Order: sequence, then structure tokens, then C-alpha cells
Amino acid sequence: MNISILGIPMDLGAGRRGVDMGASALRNAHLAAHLRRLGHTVTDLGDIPVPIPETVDKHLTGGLVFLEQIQHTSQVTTQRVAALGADVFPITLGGDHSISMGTVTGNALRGQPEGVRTGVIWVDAHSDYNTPQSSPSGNIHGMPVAHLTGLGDPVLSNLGGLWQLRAEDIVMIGIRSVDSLERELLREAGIKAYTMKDVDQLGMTRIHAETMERLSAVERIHVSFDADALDPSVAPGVGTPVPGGLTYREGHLLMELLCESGRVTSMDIVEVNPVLDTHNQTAEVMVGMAASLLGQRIL
Ligand SMILES: NC(=[NH2+])NCCC[C@H](N)C(=O)O
Ligand SMILES: [Mn+2]
Repeated sequence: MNISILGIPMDLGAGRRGVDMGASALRNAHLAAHLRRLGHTVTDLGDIPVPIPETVDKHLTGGLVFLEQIQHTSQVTTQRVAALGADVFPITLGGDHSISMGTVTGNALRGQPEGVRTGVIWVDAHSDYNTPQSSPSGNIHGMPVAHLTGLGDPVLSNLGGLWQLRAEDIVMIGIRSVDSLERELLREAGIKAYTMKDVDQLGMTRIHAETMERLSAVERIHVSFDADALDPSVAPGVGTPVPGGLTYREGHLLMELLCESGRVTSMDIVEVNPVLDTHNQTAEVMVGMAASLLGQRIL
């Protein structure tokens, strides 16, 4: 496979500093070398420039922190990813989870300016479905999925022109932290979310099978993997940790099964925070997850 790595070192969407170093940490954990060992051709395109929070005024615009900067970065991200073309497998490195407004949109537009029907598997502790009105924090990394489906601030929800992510084409896995108004929005939109209770009860094999069934009509599948989906004992370097997450094996099994399905066409790795990590453990674990998605096998 032809893999392109693109870093988006943005931490304007998160409440704590440090995820801007996530892309570096993942490169330090030998992401490209691991993927090359699996037989892929890997090109690292470097980083998209992102303003540093200290250099810009932190003000709240209509319930959103750093709206202008994140809008601009999301537009650049959309264009850069869309320009990669249809036959490339992009791996986009955060940065906080607000980068996914641009990465998902760009991946849907790749090689086809009007966009193709794209499914999203959102692996996360949080559902990130807040709008500026429902958000308790104003932090945009809690709002990307809502904006991708057309809710929230029009400045962020119109990145794809006429293309928009359909609520029925989203599957969330690993969910265990949802704000109260956010819960209502998820219900209204009818978004399928496998909570940690579902993971415990059904197991990852069944969740994977149901996910593929649900996304059977989409042309492309994007995996957006937030490191905080994993249990904090496995991935401690995250800004918004929530206990009771995916085990190391649950994460790998999901990636292995998705690889076997042969249907995933792009991936994000987000929310790795080296400042809060232990000896780059979280970045190393996430590189392992990407490797499993891209063909790494035990035997
Ligand atoms: N991508 C993340 N880590 N999101 C955390 C969101 C936390 C909280 N629900 C908020 O909206 O502020
Ligand atoms: Mn997230």
C-alpha cells in the first residue's frame, strides 16, 4: 500500500497543552519504519503549520475556543488530505481530536471533489458530539463529530461543501464519557455507539461484524483512533483520561479484524500527549495499533 503520513500538531482544541507534540512522539516511536517493515511504501509529508496557543488570543467565539485558528487549520487539512488522491492510504497524526473535521472531510473528497460516501469508525472514550451550545468546556476537540454531521457552527460544519458525513455512517467504539446534553444530541441523530458496557457484553468480534454490516453501503472507511479509547493503564499519555477503557488486546483485535475486512482507507491517530506520558509508552502503543490495522500479524 502507498501510505502518506501527515502531521497536524494542533492543541488548540484541547483543554491542556501537549498534544501538539503527539505527531513527533509517534514519529519517534518509528511509525514509518514499522509500516515499511510490513511491505508498504511510506512517505512522510511532514506537518501542517498550526499556530501555538501562546501566540494567539484565547477568546471564546459563540461558545468555541480558538474558533478562527481551528477553522483555518481545518480548511488547510481538508485541502492537503483531499489532494493526496484516491489510491493513497493517509495516516494523519494529531494533535487533538478537532483535526478530524479536516481529515475526515479531506478523505471523503480525495480524488473526487464532490466527495464519496464515507463511513467513520470513531474509536474513543468520548463521543465528541457536543455543539457549542451543549459543550461544558468550549473545547472544540469535544465537537468534531457534531460538526461533521452538519450541527454546530457553520464555519466548521461546511468544510466539505456539499459533502457531509451521514449520521448513519458513523460507528463509535469504546465510549464511556458523554456529557448530558451531548447524550440527547446523539440520540436525536441516531448515531450507533458501542459503549464499554457493549464491549464487555458483546466482545470485539461481534462489534466488528456488526460495524461492517452497518457500513456495508459506504465506499470508504476512515478509522479515527483517539488514544484515550484505550485504558489509561495502557495509554497514560492523554489529556482527558477515563478509567475502564479498551484493553491492549481489544484495541489490537479491532485493528486486526478491520485489516482483514480490507475496507479501511484512512486513519487518524490523535490525542497522544507526551507531556503526560511515561517514556513515550502511549505513542508506542498507538504505532502498534496502526501496524495491526495495516497488516501486522502475530504469525
Ligand atoms: N477528543 C477528546 N479527548 N474529547 C474530550 C471531550 C471532553 C468533553 N466531553 C468536552 O466536550 O469538553
Ligand atoms: Mn476524541
